[in-house]
Amino acid sequence: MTAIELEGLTKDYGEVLANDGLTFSVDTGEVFGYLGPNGAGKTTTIRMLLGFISPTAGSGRVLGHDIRDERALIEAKRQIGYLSDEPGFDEQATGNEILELHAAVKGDERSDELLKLFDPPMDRQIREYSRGNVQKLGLVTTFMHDPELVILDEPTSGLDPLMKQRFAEFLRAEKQQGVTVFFSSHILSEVRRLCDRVGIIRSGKLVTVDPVETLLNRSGKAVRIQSDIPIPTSVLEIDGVHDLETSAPSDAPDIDPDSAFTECAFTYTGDINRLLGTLSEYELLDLSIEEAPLEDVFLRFYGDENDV
Ligand SMILES: Nc1ncnc2c1ncn2[C@@H]1O[C@H](COP(=O)(O)OP(=O)(O)OP(=O)(O)O)[C@@H](O)[C@H]1O
Repeated sequence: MTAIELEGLTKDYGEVLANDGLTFSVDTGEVFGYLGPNGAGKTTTIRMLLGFISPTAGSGRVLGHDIRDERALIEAKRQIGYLSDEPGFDEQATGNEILELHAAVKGDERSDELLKLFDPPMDRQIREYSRGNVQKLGLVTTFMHDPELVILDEPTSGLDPLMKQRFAEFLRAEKQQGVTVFFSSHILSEVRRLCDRVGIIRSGKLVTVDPVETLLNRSGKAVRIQSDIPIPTSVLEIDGVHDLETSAPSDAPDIDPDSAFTECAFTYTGDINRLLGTLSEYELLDLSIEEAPLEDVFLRFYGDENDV
C-alpha cells in the first residue's frame, strides 16, 4: 500500500517556485529520506502534505486522503505524527502542560516510554528550554499517540550526538513495528543510516528517487592520505579515484607532486577494500575516509544547479 502519493505537486510563491511538479510515492512501512540543501523546498512539500498550505497545482494523498480535502485530512491526522522544523510550543507553558494538551487533542498511548527515552525537562517552561530540549519534547509529542505515519522535518536538528544515536535506534525499532517514516534532512550521513529510499530535491525540482545503496554507491568517499616517504602517484591510477590533488613537502623541491606525493586528497567511488589493499604496501602517517559532502554529491552526479 502507498502511504504518501504526490502527483505533479507544485507550490508557486510568486517570487519562488518552491515545489515544481513533484511526483513520487512512499510505501507503507518504508523509511523515506527527503534530502536537499537549505531552501530546496522540503518544508514546503511537508506543509502541503499536512494541509497547512494549499498547492498551486497538482495533487497528493496521505494515507489515502486527498490533501486538499480538509475534513479528510483531519481524519488522517489521527494516524499521523508530525514534527515541525521549528516546533512552536507556547513559551509560557511547561513541558507537562504541553504534553497534557497534546494528549487531550490526539490521545496518549506511550508518553511514559518516550519521556524515559528522550527526557526533556517537563517541569520547566518552554522559554527556558534549549533548542535540543524543544526537539526532544517535539519527538515525544510526535510519537505519543502511536501514529502509523510520521512526517519529520529535520528531526535531529539541535540534538547532541548521543541523542541523535538514540533517535536513530528508536526510528529503526519503529520501522520494525511497521511505522512509515518520511523525514527531511540536508545531512547525507543521517539519511544513509536510517532510510530505505531517498528522494533528492533541489531548487524545487525532484532530482532523483533512489534506494539508499544506489545513492551511497554514487556519492563516494572523501579520502586523505599523508605519508613521510613519497608514494608514486601512479598507485592511485585505479577505478573510482576522482579529483585527485597531490602535494609534496615544500622542503623537497626535487619531488614532482605529479609523480609522487606525501599528501593527497581525492573522492573515491570504487571498492574500499581494493583501495586499502593498494595502500597497505606503504607506510602511512595518516589516512581519513569520510562521507563526501552533500554538495559534492550533487555536483558530481546531478550536475550544476543551472542544469536542473
Ligand atoms: N511563505 C513563503 N513565501 C515566499 N517564499 C517562501 C515561503 N516559504 C518558503 N519560501 C521559499 O521557498 C523556497 C523553499 O523553502 P523551504 O522552506 O521549503 O526549503 P527547505 O528545503 O525546507 O529549506 P531548509 O532546509 O532551509 O529548511 C525557499 O526559496 C524559500 O525562501
